[in-house]
Amino acid sequence: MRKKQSLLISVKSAFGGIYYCVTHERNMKIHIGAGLTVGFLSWWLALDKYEILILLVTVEGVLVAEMINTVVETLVNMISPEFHPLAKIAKDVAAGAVLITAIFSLVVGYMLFFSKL
Ligand SMILES: Nc1ncnc2c1ncn2[C@@H]1O[C@H](COP(=O)(O)OP(=O)(O)OP(=O)(O)O)[C@@H](O)[C@H]1O
Repeated sequence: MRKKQSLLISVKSAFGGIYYCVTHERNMKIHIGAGLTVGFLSWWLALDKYEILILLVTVEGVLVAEMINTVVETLVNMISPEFHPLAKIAKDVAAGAVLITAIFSLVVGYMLFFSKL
């Protein structure tokens, strides 16, 4: 069994995982771009603390869903590089999870920003 790594190495590996997603996943770049735009709009429209809190949780949900989607895609590609109906279900469900968070984030954005623009 491998020796347990130090906390510092674990945190470094975790940042490496985030860096991988940001540099390799097109959708992650889109989500981050949308998150930065939302951050700018929040500052520009002077949203209150609770509105910003809702936006932070929403953006975080989309980013985490995208990262879990990347985990599923990577594992499926490793385990089942050839077409398999179960591999398709795994990838489609993971992509569906991201889609749900993206749709809800649009609703949240609409509710918070529309009346102020
Ligand atoms: N091994 C496989 N077996 C069956 N279907 C697959 C397999 N790999 C991919 N697919 C199908 O192709 C679709 C796209 O898969 P792909 O791995 O290209 O994801 P992707 O386009 O990179 O996704 P994303 O845009 O989220 O990064 C999947 O949603 C799934 O329906």
